[in-house]
Amino acid sequence: MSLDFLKRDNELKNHALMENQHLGTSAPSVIYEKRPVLDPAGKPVDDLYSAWITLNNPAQYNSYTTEMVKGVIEAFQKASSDRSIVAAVFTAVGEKAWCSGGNTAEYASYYSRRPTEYGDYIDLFIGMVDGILNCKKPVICRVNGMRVAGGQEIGMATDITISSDMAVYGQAGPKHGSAPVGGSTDFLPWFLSMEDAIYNCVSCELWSAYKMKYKGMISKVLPVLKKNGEWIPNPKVRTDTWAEHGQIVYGEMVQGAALEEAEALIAQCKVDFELLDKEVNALIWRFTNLFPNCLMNSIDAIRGKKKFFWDQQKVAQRHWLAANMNNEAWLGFNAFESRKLTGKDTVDFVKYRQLLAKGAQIDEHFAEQVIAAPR
Ligand SMILES: CC(C)(COP(=O)(O)OP(=O)(O)OC[C@H]1O[C@@H](n2cnc3c(N)ncnc32)[C@H](O)[C@@H]1OP(=O)(O)O)[C@@H](O)C(=O)NCCC(=O)NCCSC(=O)C1=CCCCC1=O
Repeated sequence: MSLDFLKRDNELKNHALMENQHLGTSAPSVIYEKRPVLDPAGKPVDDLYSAWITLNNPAQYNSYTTEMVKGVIEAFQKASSDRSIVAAVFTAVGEKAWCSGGNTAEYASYYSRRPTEYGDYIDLFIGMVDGILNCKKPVICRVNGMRVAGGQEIGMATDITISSDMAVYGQAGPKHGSAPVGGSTDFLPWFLSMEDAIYNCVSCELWSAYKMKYKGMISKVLPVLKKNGEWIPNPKVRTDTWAEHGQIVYGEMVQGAALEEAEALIAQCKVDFELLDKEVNALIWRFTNLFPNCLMNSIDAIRGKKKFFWDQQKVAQRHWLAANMNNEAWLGFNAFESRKLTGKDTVDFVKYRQLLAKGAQIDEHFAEQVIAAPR
């Protein structure tokens, strides 16, 4: 039986919400590019692309400004709704940082003591994490440098991480005035053991990519340093042996004279992301050769476990984060941002606790006592 009598509309619809409203090319911005899928011989495949979403604020370690948060939301919606995109690659400009979280300059000078404004900002931040978790393309985190604080939160919202071996991972909030409740407290216990999740979350220690690989948080670690044409594993990290004196040393940072030697060696090397990009392209090619709907349903089914705790917590935490802008965030981010004037990048924690122990009122006088004065 012919179905010719059923009306069909065959004009393709555009499901993108925005047309490059929050995207750009000059820093600070989020860059959006479509790059052809490459076959294993490196030949571009017709009509199929990956979406490269690049945080572009290298001078501030690719921290995201308010406008950049909007850019990430726009970029992931665009990648999600573009039928020619196979996968999204979330990366950043430069070789130092992938992302160091929220922009502390904005936090200190604008959002502190404006909790309602920060609440509106966190609504956008939540939109950014949800945008990554809801993208209907696999999201690869191509980590070109440190992934810290809110950077770690949005990084863990992605599906698979491929990392430079110069990258380090961790949190900064408890030191500078925030709690990593923009995803890390929800995601870390899935990636690490509960013990490691808590330790990594609150210690503000930065762990090497090699350590995070063996802990199971990331998929691949590739060297990026090249000396005289030879690849050199990050010399700041122990990769020569697994254990010494009964302790695991693999993935730990070298110290003292060994650190000085490592820094001297790094100064003689060039940074080259060739191996990192080969791995990213190989992963995109693997995705290309899978059924797209089976692939996305599999990924979404696993994402659901990450979303479970994130969705339960995000609204309540939005209100706490907003209120905290009148409190520890006000003190901590201002201490960090004035460090060049004062010589100290954190509050005086002992004094802070002593004042709390006396039941002191949090006011300007309190702040004067815990934030170092300009030298
Ligand atoms: C550990 C650091 C990320 C890196 O330390 P180091 O390697 O010693 O480099 P620095 O000299 O400190 O930094 C180089 C320059 O980059 C600027 N920078 C770094 N991070 C930021 C940032 N997040 N915002 C703005 N600018 C940044 C730094 O000022 C230097 O500039 P200069 O002009 O002096 O060359 C260390 O930098 C660090 O700890 N940074 C702060 C990290 C942080 O606190 N991030 C925010 C945490 S809170 C957050 O992200 C949240 C997200 C949403 C939910 C709630 C929330 O709290």
